[in-house]
Amino acid sequence: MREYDYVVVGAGSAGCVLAARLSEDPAVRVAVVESGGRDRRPEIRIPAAFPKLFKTSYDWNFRTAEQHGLGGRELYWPRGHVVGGCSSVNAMMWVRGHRDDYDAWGDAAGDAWSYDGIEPYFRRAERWTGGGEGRSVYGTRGPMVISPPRDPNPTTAAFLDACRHAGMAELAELNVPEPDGFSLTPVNQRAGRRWSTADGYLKPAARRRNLDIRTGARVRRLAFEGGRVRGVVTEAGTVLRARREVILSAGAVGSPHLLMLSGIGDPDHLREAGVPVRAASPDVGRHLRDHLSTAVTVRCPLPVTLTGADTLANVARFLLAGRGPLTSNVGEAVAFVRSTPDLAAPDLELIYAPGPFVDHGLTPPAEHGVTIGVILLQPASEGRVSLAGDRVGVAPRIDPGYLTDASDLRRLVAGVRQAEALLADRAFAPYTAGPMAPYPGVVDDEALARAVRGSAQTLYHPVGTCRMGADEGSVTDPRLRVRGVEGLRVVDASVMPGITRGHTQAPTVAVAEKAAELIRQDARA
Ligand SMILES: Cc1cc2nc3c(=O)[nH]c(=O)nc-3n(C[C@H](O)[C@H](O)[C@H](O)COP(=O)(O)OP(=O)(O)OC[C@H]3O[C@@H](n4cnc5c(N)ncnc54)[C@H](O)[C@@H]3O)c2cc1C
Repeated sequence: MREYDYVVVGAGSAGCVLAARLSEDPAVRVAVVESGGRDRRPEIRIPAAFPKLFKTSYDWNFRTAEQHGLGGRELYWPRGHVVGGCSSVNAMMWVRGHRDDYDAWGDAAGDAWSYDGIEPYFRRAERWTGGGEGRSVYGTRGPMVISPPRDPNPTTAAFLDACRHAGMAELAELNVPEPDGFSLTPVNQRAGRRWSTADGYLKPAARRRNLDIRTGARVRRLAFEGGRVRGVVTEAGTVLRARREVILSAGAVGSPHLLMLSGIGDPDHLREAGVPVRAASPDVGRHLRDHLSTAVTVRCPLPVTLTGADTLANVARFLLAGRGPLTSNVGEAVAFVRSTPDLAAPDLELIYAPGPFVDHGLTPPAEHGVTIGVILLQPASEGRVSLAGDRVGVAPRIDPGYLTDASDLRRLVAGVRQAEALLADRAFAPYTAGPMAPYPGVVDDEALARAVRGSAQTLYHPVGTCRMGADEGSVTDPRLRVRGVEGLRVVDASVMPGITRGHTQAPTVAVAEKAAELIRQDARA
């Protein structure tokens, strides 16, 4: 048995932050336990190569339950299974979201989680390397290097021009408090290479003698003494004891899974799955929200897109200078728009990809093409993560409930119309030809709705399954302590009480920065 002050489960986006911040105090012993291995593969560093990590040992390779709103399809759901977690496999878009998202968190969990409460933690995490308005928006001395894209594709300028012609506001900086308009995407990259939370936080801390980084170790369950969590047990049977706390940072799937396997969840559901109940917390696994995305993809008659960009010359350019198309994170520019003009804030995002991004990029495209992904930022539909067995080796049932609320499909269709209008703009004239499957081209609303149901995919942003709140029904309290037991917190994307109008990596890092401070305060009290 090994003994620490804190045991952090999962070295993902949040876990790397916590391991590094908590071990800053040399008097505190910290272990971080990660099921995946080290982040060695070169595709992790090469931004445009991230889809090559899908369905490898670096991916949990989940599938959803049949989605009735999507014609009964089961969706592929990648999650990072490696040091850095999803931050080692994601698309590197650093997009904080909108003030209203965090003010809603403030309503759920107290003012400290409102926009003004959390904004300093973004800055603490960030090291902006660009110029311009970014200097006033971002932090400049944090661990997470954030940059403008190095070498945007020529067709990306056409997207920006088309947005301009449509009368959208041009944002000098995307991460202003109320983003409403279009911009290039800020990315977590350093000199053109991915910069994960493992790079920014964990590796600089790895030499500390009070930090134990254990990879290839999957946690099976929590260990208890009475009502207090005392540690974790790995699949190999190793017990890691925590004198102060265990912190679950296993992500929006892994954290509720481990809570339920340890007897914390909906009592009826736990009994059905054969797990003895320790603490009744019916919301564990519930309120799952994700961003659903539908792709509007058209052929490009000019050979200028990312198709076939992995030539030897481009690999050399990337390796020698950190330049060229392989530095592309694929989602090079975005526009925040509204499905109906009366809305107070944008509810849709249009992501521009200078390539045919179809089927998660798993099959390399044979032709040149460009994509506008239409993302539903504020889904009304919600779903659930639940047990499919009583062992950690059995993946949980993931049912995101996509498009179970009719308003969601209507709004996605409205977004596709806006994407079609942009692609029809004169700026795109040299770069666009006919539609590429599964996008059917301009068809009536009914046929378009069918196409969306038949092809929409996750944008990989699940949250909410261990939601924090001031109400007794929430899974964690506003200090992220799990209700019903002692000595346990959850700190990752699962605690978000609502999904952001942005992407989920930056908010997860900010949550973890804030949590590290809460944990230190509580240790002193
Ligand atoms: C393909 C993809 C693209 C994305 N693109 C973007 C993007 O461009 N911008 C953006 O903002 N967000 C993006 N996201 C989402 C974003 O990366 C995640 O929201 C964020 O990283 C979640 O952080 P987390 O700490 O909650 O979980 P994770 O980063 O998933 O970390 C959880 C960690 O826990 C480990 N773990 C799980 N269970 C166990 C266990 N039982 N024992 C031990 N370890 C365990 C996992 O292996 C993992 O390392 C993307 C995600 C994916 C998958």
